[in-house]
Formats: sequence, C-alpha cells, structure tokens
Amino acid sequence: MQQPTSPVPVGILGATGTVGQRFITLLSTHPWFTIHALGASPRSVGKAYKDAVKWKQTTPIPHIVEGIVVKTCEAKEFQDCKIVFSGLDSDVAGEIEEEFRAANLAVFSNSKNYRKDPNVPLIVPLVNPSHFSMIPQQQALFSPPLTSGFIVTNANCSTTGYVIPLHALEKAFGPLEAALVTTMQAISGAGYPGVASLDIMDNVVPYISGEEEKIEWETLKILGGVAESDSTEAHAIGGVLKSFDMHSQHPLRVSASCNRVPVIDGHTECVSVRFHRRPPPSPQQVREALAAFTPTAQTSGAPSCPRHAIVVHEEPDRPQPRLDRYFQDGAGVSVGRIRQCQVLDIKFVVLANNVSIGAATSSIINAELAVLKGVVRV
Ligand SMILES: NC(=O)C1=CN([C@@H]2O[C@H](COP(=O)(O)OP(=O)(O)OC[C@H]3O[C@@H](n4cnc5c(N)ncnc54)[C@H](OP(=O)(O)O)[C@@H]3O)[C@@H](O)[C@H]2O)C=CC1
Ligand SMILES: N[C@@H](CC(=O)OP(=O)(O)O)C(=O)O
Repeated sequence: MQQPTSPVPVGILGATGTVGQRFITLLSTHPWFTIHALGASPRSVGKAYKDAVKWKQTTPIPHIVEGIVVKTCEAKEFQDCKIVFSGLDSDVAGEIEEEFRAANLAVFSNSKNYRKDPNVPLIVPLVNPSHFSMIPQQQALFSPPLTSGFIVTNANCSTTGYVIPLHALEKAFGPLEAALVTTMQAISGAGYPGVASLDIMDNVVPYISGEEEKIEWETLKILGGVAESDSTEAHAIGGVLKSFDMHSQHPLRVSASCNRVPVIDGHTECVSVRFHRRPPPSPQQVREALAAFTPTAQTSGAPSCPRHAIVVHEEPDRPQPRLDRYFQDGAGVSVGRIRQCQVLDIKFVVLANNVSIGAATSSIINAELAVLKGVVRV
C-alpha cells in the first residue's frame, strides 16, 4: 500500500454540476489530492469558476477554486493531472472520458456510459474494490497498451445505497437469492435544475427513466466476482494470446421500483431480501451484522472512507433524509426498521446521500484505493 508523499494534482470534469460541486467541496480539503484543473461545457469555458457555477451547496465556494478558469473538457488541458474525476452529463461523458483514457489519464466517472463495459470495473468502494484487478486488461486492449490511462465507474446512486447492506449481509450470512427494492429518490438525483417544481411539489412521480433497469443489472455486476476466463474467452494482444479476467454476474434476482419524491438530497429505499441459507438469520442477527460491517476500504486506510459504513437505527421512524443524510458528511449509509418479511425473509429501510456516497464520495474513495493499490502511481 502506497500513500502519497506530496499533493496529487487532480481535475474535475463537469465541475459546475450537482456532482461536480460536491467534488469541489470534498476535494478542497482533501489530505492527498489538490484541485488543479476544472472543466465544463462551452457555456462555462473561459469564466472564473465562481462566475460559471450556480453554487447550490450549504457551505461557501472554497476560496481556492473561485478564480480557477474553467477549461474545455479536452485531455490536453488536463495533462498535468494524475487523476480526473468526472461528473459529466451522460450525453457527453462517453466521448470525453474515452479521449481522456486514451491520453493516459486515470478517469473516475459517475456517469452511466461505461458501467456495462466488461473491461471497465463498476466499483462501489465499500463493496467490491477487488474489481480493480480488471484495470491491466482494460489497458492491454489499446495499441500500444495504455500505461496509466483507464476508466473506473461508480454505480447509480440508488444502487450504491442498497448494495452496501446487501454485501454486508452476504459477508455475514452467505448468498442472497432475491431482493426487492422500492426507492424514494431525491430531486438532486436529476441534476440541476432537475425536475420542474410543478411536477414534484405536492407530488410523487412513480417513474425515473432507465433507473429500475440500472439498479437491477448493476447489482449483479457489483456483487458478482471477477474470475479468470477460460481459453475460449482469451484475446490476442500484440500477437500473444492472453487469458482475461471476466465479471461473473451474481445469480441474485432483483426487482426495483423507482419513485421521485419532493426531498432535496438523500435517497430512501425500502428493501426486502431472501437468503439462500435456511433458516434465515433473525432480525437481531441482521442488525448486529450490519452494525459490525467493516469494508476492506476502511482497513486499507482510504482517508474518505466513513468510520461507520452502516449506521443501524433502533428508532421506529428512522432513517429520514432530513435527519440522516449528512451523518458522516454523507459518506455512510443509514439502515433502520429491520424486521421480518412475511414474503421474503427480512426487510429494512436504507437512506443514502445520493450526491455523496451515491456519487462524489464513492469516486474519491475509489481514487484513494487506486493510489493505495498502486493502480495510480504517485
Ligand atoms: N446527481 C446525482 O445524485 C447523481 C448523478 N450521477 C451522474 O453524474 C453525472 C453528473 O450529474 P449531475 O451533476 O447531477 O448533472 P448536472 O446536470 O448537474 O451537471 C452536468 C455537468 O456536465 C457539464 N456539461 C454539460 N454539457 C457539457 C458539454 N457539452 N461539455 C462539457 N461539459 C458539459 C455541465 O457544465 P455546465 O454547467 O457548463 O453546463 C455540468 O458541469 C451524470 O452522468 C449523472 O447521471 C450519478 C450519481 C448520482
Ligand atoms: N438517475 C439518478 C441519478 C443518476 O444520474 O443516475 P445515473 O448515474 O445512473 O445515470 C436519480 O435520478 O436519482
């Protein structure tokens, strides 16, 4: 495990957006990373950050970024960065992130564009940091092979929130067979300006485009392992046949139902699970296992990892977004109402801050892990 000995210059793409602003806030005081370059759309390029951004955070714009001039999202503008965080609109993230990777930049993306790519790890840092093992083969696909460029994505914000307790349960009690999740998602999940006030005030919208499908398949990639492929899946690289690691999809059956609710930040999710093991664990055993869960990211020394990955609430009316979304600066998840389910085995409620652990915080912990593992050389 390597820790940086001097500040690591980083860039932020989509720095003016909802996720970008969270990156700015978190990275402005980061112990290892220092903000070096900011990028956004042509609307913002050439302006000082404070003039380009519609700042929506509850803390002021950090002084160190106020005067930074926003650049175009082209790799040549970010060549001095060791790491690039992306909070780009998914309409443009695909092409831009590809150009950055090809220019040998390490990209940590929040966008959906590369999550399904079999050579791109989809990493929820509190769950599956072992998937960093996919990076060498991603680099080997290029000719010449990339020396330091790659893309790592983090998951959809609703997937991230509930997959953390699912992983903790599997660690404690063995495989899950089925999961049902119903989300109540905050408006900030739709970016800025997001959902029109006339659509969301005094209302619940029972549809978020593409969200249910994403939760259903992302869960299987994240909870699935990475295994060496057999020879029929080997690829010819530079004339040499190489056996590649493959993601193995978890056999879990997942059904998601997604709703937009009039909450500013924090996605609430009602989850029911069925265990393979019979008899299943009791609610009290589940409570204890979730509270005791320690992700490997925590023991490896990633500085942004929450001290408590999962906080278990005993009160019958918690978690609630307004009360619990900023606990640990939004880096952990809150779980409550753990009880027996008469259809599956156990049901509970999860609350996760969609812009923090659901987006920017996860990307930052992923980058910290990449440094610690030597995937990013500093
Ligand atoms: N909000 C959330 O809770 C979560 C969001 N995500 C994902 O993260 C990404 C960012 O989301 P969010 O911050 O909410 O979105 P926003 O709409 O708030 O911000 C989008 C950003 O992309 C920039 N951008 C737009 N067009 C271009 C362009 N042509 N070239 C360069 N930059 C451009 C914008 O710059 P400008 O201001 O100049 O227009 C802005 O900085 C999305 O892919 C989203 O799906 C993932 C998890 C959670
Ligand atoms: N769709 C999510 C946020 C998001 O942008 O998701 P994704 O990164 O999977 O596109 C929400 O509205 O809350």
